Amino acid sequence: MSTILSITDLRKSYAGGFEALKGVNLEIAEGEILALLGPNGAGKTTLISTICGITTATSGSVTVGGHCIEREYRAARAMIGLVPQEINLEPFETVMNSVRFSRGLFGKPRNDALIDDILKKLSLWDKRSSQIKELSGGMKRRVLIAKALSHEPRVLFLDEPTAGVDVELRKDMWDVVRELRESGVTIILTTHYIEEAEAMADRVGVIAGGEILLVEEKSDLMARMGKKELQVFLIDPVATVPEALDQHELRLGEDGHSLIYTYDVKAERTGITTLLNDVAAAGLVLSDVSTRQSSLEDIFVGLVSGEDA
Ligand SMILES: Nc1ncnc2c1ncn2[C@@H]1O[C@H](COP(=O)(O)OP(=O)(O)OP(=O)(O)O)[C@@H](O)[C@H]1O
Repeated sequence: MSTILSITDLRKSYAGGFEALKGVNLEIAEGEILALLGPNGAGKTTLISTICGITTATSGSVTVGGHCIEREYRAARAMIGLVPQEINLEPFETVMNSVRFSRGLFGKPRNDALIDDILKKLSLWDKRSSQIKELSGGMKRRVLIAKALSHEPRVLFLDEPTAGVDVELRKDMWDVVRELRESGVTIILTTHYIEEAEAMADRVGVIAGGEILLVEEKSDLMARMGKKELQVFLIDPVATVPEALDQHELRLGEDGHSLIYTYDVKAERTGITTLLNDVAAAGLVLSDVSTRQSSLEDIFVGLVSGEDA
């Protein structure tokens, strides 16, 4: 797949010297959905604003479809649609006019068939003549997407598309985003919701303190998530893992009161039965057992706090 967005050593210092982006490098392939996860203040909005030309970079370069966002601003910007975090719609305008107007801002000729199509795709067709103020929050968010799509961008940025949206509407939004990708639009979304990244993204990027800490295929992350830990608590502590249990690759828990076994949930044989039999055969008496799944959340929290997941 070809690269549609290329970010090289992008830095942004705000007036006063605060460095919000500290040398971001990122390549985005045409047609993918990339979810950018990061805590508050990580630099997600700054990154999007810089790519979209709302904020100017201090240094570094960004190209969209091969167009430099500084030297070929118009061509680059025309390829981008931005769905902002905040709902900034004109309350007395109708849905249809609001979307048409957005297209006009990009100097594109009127195209009613295209606008009709966008409104239908976003389930706004029935509301096309309604004023914005008559819409629910979820519908307003869809109008923001319709506006962002009105000039036929190839790359769509969604800045926290489901912040404050209830679970059902969030799932509707996920469907909308997946359908947009089917239609060939590349999507970059920022989110605080890990399940949102799990549900939609092809790749997941983690940003914190103005730096990209990881960009990985979601399926690889899911494979990591597939790990589970079984902790076997012992009545009498042991100083080391008994030799008889060597084949199980166990770790010793705190104070020698437990043995920890990591296994792959998806594996046909987890090895738990043999392990427990061998533990008993080694003369160890159990007081309890517990299991714990490492999740994308663990990986995320570990990365952001600078520890291993
Ligand atoms: N105009 C500005 N002037 C000075 N500092 C700013 C400005 N805009 C953002 N910042 C700072 O830059 C950092 C990154 O902010 P940004 O809004 O990009 O984070 P974010 O990841 O989008 O956060 P959130 O998840 O809370 O939306 C923050 O520390 C913020 O205070």
